[in-house]
Amino acid sequence: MAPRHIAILGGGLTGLSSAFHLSRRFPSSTITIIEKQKRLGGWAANTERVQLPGGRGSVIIEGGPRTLRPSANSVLELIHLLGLSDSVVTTPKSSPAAKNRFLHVPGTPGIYKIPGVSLSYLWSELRFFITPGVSFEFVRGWNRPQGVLDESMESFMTRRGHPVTARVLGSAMVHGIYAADARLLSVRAAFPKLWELEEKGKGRILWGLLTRSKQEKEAEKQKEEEDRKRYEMGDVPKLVDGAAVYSFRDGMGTLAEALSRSVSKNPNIRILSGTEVSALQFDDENGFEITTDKTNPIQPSHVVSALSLPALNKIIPDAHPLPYLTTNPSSSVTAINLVFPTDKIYPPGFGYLVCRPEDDYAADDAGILGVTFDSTAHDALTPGGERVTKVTVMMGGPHRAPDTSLPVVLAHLQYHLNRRKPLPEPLAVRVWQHRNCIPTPLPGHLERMGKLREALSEGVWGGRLEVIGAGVRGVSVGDCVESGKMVGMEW
Ligand SMILES: C=Cc1c2[nH]c(c1C)Cc1[nH]c(c(CCC(=O)O)c1C)Cc1[nH]c(c(C)c1CCC(=O)O)Cc1[nH]c(c(C)c1C=C)C2
Repeated sequence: MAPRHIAILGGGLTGLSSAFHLSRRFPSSTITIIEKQKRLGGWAANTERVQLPGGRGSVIIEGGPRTLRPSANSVLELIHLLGLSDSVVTTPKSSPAAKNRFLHVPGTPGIYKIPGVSLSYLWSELRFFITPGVSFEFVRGWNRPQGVLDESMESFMTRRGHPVTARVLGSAMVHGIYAADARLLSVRAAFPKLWELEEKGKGRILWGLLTRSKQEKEAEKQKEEEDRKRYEMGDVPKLVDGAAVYSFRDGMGTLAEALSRSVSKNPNIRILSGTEVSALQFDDENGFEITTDKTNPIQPSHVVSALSLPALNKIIPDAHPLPYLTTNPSSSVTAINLVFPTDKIYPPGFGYLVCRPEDDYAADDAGILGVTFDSTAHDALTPGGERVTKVTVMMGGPHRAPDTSLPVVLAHLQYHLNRRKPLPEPLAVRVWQHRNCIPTPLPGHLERMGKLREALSEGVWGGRLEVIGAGVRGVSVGDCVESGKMVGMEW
């Protein structure tokens, strides 16, 4: 039987995706979205058009996620169902924005191109950091200690390869995705393919990757094709064929805005934005009762929590605790968009990542984790045809007190980009503070989430509360949309 009334706690991308898909699956159910902020969409809606001085017109800037991966079927499905195909802009795999990724090693001026998966690393400027890792990975056999079910990314890369490769490459990769410390992040939760490849290659990841048999590749392809059948994607996959990543002409906010518009128009969905949940109670007689700061108590039959796990922990009753809601830390990121009145500030490429300093995040690198070269993929032209350059400086994460003052950030950019002359005065600066925006799954996360699921399916909760979102599964836009699609499958 369809649920009578579903309450969705949190109106970010995960909550919106849940409302969209649940309303399709249960067209007769009432759905209420409760969101603390006035605006829906969370940080996936952080796109802005900024006006440039001197009659130069305006450019789009992004404060949150900026690109999507073609492999995320759940997002392609939304693009199809929301009619967004015409706004899609792709970055081809062959373009510099996809191929050229750089690394800055604190203490050394400049940035170095990260070689692709080929022997080209042998003559790369980064070979001193990469070669030990690759060589040891090849010669070491099975060395996973017995009984180890998970470990940190740093420990995994050190065990398989070499500490220097782990510190330089592993830490940078983790900065670029989780804005976190690779010594804390669970390898199985964050990079499950690495863990699996080690098992397939009987110890050797690269061996496992290189020696995949024709049957294995064929089986993988078949599984992907089978999986695709779960999604209504129309011709959207063709649009993104051959793309490394894609976005929308008016930025990533397009997706969250279209989703908010769609759910707002649905007469069965009630949106309570600017409303904070203070308690989620449960008793056998009346079922759920949600207390908010603005409305009368709400009594849904089913609840989806798309809140962060610590936020959920604050509202559930002491009498019915749920395990592991406060185990994982999360990272805060400051994103600074800068628009410069000139081109050729950086080489063509995606941008660069900064690895962990040797002295453990104490180095005076201002707390920069990486910088994206936002104009590479799509030239930033003002309406007057003048070329401007957009960059985004990502700061914070394990750097506890990043120095976000403009002169300090510009001085560091100048050093990273190895420029003799200072950078020109930016035409526009926009600073976004994202507090606790990306959870860091600690080793053992998958087992703990299994136990949380068990607890939710038993006792008073009895499967009527589902907990989803970045704190439970993956942190990408695709993962958030997918978790909304899959919620309430047992209802
Ligand atoms: C705004 C800061 C964010 C940082 N990480 C994420 C955000 C939103 C989340 C994230 N970033 C990437 C992934 C991987 C999967 C994916 O959906 O692409 C996730 C979940 C990779 C990535 N990191 C950066 C970009 C532009 C991308 C997109 C994909 C690509 O082109 O490879 C840049 C970047 N993000 C962060 C930092 C510190 C950083 C540095 C350059 C933190």
